Amino acid sequence: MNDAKAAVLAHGLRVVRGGAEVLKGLDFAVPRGSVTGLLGPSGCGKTTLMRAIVGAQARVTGTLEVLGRPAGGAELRHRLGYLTQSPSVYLDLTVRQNLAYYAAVLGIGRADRRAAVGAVLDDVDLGSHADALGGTLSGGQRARASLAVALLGTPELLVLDEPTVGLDPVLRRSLWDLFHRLAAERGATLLISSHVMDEADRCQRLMLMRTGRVLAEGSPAELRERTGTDTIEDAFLRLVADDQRREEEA
Ligand SMILES: Nc1ncnc2c1ncn2[C@@H]1O[C@H](COP(=O)(O)OP(=O)(O)OP(=O)(O)O)[C@@H](O)[C@H]1O
Repeated sequence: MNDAKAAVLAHGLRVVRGGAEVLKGLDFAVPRGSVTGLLGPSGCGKTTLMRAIVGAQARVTGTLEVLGRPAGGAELRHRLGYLTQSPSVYLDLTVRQNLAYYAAVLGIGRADRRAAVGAVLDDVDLGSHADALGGTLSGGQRARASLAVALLGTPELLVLDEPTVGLDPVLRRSLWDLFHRLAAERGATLLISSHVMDEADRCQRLMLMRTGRVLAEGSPAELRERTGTDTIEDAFLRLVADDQRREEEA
């Protein structure tokens, strides 16, 4: 894939945290306009990789390009949306006030702010709770309010760290529908982490990680075919077993 087609491009990407190398020389590309899933067990480095992509991670070496620019550049701030694992809403402000605050931080002009806030409230279907205080929201509502913050300013790249964790199946389905609409209708690129393998089939592409490395990349169908398995969970287990065998032989 050439650079223009990749929303994220990494060569030899390494990150050291707490004295240990937690990303160990990653090479990968995330195609523009795709819904790409980042899957792997707890502690394999998904959050660290996402933090590196949005420019929030120290001690990153190697090449990491985001939307054709070096990761972390100030000019990327308005082109990225990042949802962290912990909800980012202020509990003593209403949902609408939270969004208006973040819209102001993003530099969305006063005249456009109301429309921008209304649009993301619609996206996450939270209009009915727009005037509720953050502290009175349910866990799922708070997660959607955080997602609405990440959607402000119609970012070209959305980096979403476990956006559906703890949500009921109906809500999960509607968020996955939203993610696909954002890619199909707005051309956005979505990189979405999960350790729930049953969400893998909702992605157009997958990156499977293990212990700071990318084990495999491809569509769910390609990965099942490559490993001769019927499910992504089995494909992942096969890839892990092959990887362990290679480690033992080395
Ligand atoms: N602040 C930190 N200081 C030192 N090491 C850290 C820090 N945060 C994470 N790590 C280590 O970096 C490695 C990767 O962690 P990371 O949070 O990126 O994994 P993850 O795949 O996102 O896990 P999870 O699915 O549980 O969120 C882990 O071994 C973890 O212990």
